[in-house]
Amino acid sequence: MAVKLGPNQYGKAEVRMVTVDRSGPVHHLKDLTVSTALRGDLAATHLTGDNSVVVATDTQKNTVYAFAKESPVGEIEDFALRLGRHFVGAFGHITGARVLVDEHGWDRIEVAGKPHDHAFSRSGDEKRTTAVTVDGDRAWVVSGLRDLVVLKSTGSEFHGFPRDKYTTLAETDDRILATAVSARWRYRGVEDIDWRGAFGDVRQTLLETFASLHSLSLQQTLYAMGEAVLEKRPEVAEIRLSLPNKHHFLVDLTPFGLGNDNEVFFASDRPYGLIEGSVLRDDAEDAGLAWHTLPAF
Ligand SMILES: O=c1[nH]c(=O)c2[nH]c(=O)[nH]c2[nH]1
Repeated sequence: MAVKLGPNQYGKAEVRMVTVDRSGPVHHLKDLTVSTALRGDLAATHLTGDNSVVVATDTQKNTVYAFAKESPVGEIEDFALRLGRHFVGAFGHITGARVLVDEHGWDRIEVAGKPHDHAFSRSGDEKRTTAVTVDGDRAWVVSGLRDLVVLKSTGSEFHGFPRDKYTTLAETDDRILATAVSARWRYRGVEDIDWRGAFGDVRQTLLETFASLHSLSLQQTLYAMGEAVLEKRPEVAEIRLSLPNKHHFLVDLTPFGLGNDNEVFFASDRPYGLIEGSVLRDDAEDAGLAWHTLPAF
């Protein structure tokens, strides 16, 4: 039987790290989950157990913590680029790195109407994300967000779909539309980008488009959200969206002699429709390794 080693990578997944900037009386938190994965000439360890070029995943984890102490973490994209370039630059057999960073938000607690210096409350489930791929001296940045939960209580229709003997769904010209937005967008280049500004603007554009578009399908909403981001931010080459359709079914109140004019719903958690798609520029340049080492969402 002839077999061979295929593509592989290895690293430390989900390093949890919280940093506190204590340079003044007002503290600043960063709460990150960092995953590193290295690629290169790693046949020996797989085939014979020779670990002479295996940068231990424990070392990778330690590097994450040490880098956070050695200079300020800053924007997650910059931190991930620093880590990825370090691993590729420092070890001859390591030719590529993928660094994923999720940032968990904290809000300052307000006390008597004033934001507290060092007490915080979790902002919710939403995460800001980045995925940096380094290959030799090239790098790609794909940033995004996950679990941005949104709902509109009208301004959404769904009808005109084919009917066969298995179709029971009623057509509707007024329904709740709700989803948990996961989005990743790929930047053209990695130099001189205002990561924070771009993130805030993309997020706001996604929200505004979801709210303003009168939706005939979640697919139409997905495309409009992606298109609006590309119109707004020239440094974004492509955006991929994953939108679970969080169904809200009208409860039948007729057994109780009651009508239901889109007021009482059953919020179903599964199964859910899952609408996914990419919106990209006609002239989007080669995406290189930007996407293919990434988990789907
Ligand atoms: O916006 C929607 N798109 C669909 O493809 C679909 N399918 C479905 O059952 N409901 C919906 N809603």
